[in-house]
Amino acid sequence: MSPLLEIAGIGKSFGAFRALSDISLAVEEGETLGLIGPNGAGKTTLFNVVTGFLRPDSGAVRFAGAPVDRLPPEKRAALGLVRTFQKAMVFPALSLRENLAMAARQRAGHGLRWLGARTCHAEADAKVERLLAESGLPRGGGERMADLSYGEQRIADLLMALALEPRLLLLDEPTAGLSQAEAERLLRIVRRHDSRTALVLIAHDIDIVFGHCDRIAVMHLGRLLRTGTPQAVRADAAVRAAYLGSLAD
Ligand SMILES: Nc1ncnc2c1ncn2[C@@H]1O[C@H](COP(=O)(O)OP(=O)(O)OP(=O)(O)O)[C@@H](O)[C@H]1O
Repeated sequence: MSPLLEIAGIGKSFGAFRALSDISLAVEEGETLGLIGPNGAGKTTLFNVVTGFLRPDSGAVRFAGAPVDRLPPEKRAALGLVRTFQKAMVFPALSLRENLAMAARQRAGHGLRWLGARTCHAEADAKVERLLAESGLPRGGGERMADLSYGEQRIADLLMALALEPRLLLLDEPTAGLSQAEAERLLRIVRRHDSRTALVLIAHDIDIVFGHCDRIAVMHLGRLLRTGTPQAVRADAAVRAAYLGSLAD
């Protein structure tokens, strides 16, 4: 069976600056892949290419066995290729529950239109209840988005993305600014929600990445330096020189 996501030979320049060079990478259903590397290595740029926010100069992206290069971000999201929900689509004055309901109904509209609006809404609302229960957030999602604490806000971002039923979820530093316990709780929510969802995680927190990822891809200066198991990557001399250094000890 082909991988869920296949990235082949991606290149991207900004003017004379080469941000991505010949990146090829595959992600399997259900796996958690960590994407690490120094600041400016090209991690977010790669996310932008995969999700359709940036057009690459070369290379191709396939998702679930089909090319997605010509699809805009919203069409890729409708297929299940989802990144952390865009802030612009969140309504701060509404509650988390209301925001989630809108995202879930939008998703149900894509997938279940033939069932009619009432059935779509009932399914979407049931999904919201399940997400809120899994999140363990206090006050049941009734609080305004704008009033959530920083840690709750990060969980809310994640729930908004999960409401879109991703087959592959791309998370760009979802644990930044969280304590170790909060970060682990956040990752557990994804796995509890659906163990088949593939996850690509950009994080600078080495403990989180090495503790939770099945494989790790290391980027450096716009190139993919290594991809392998946490043990193999940790032991790799080139990775240690470029990024990990004494952090990995
Ligand atoms: N729109 C853009 N125009 C010009 N240069 C850009 C643009 N987007 C990114 N870059 C440059 O491309 C390089 C890679 O940036 P990117 O944000 O992908 O790195 P990163 O690995 O995600 O870094 P960080 O860990 O700091 O988030 C950086 O040098 C950045 O300044």
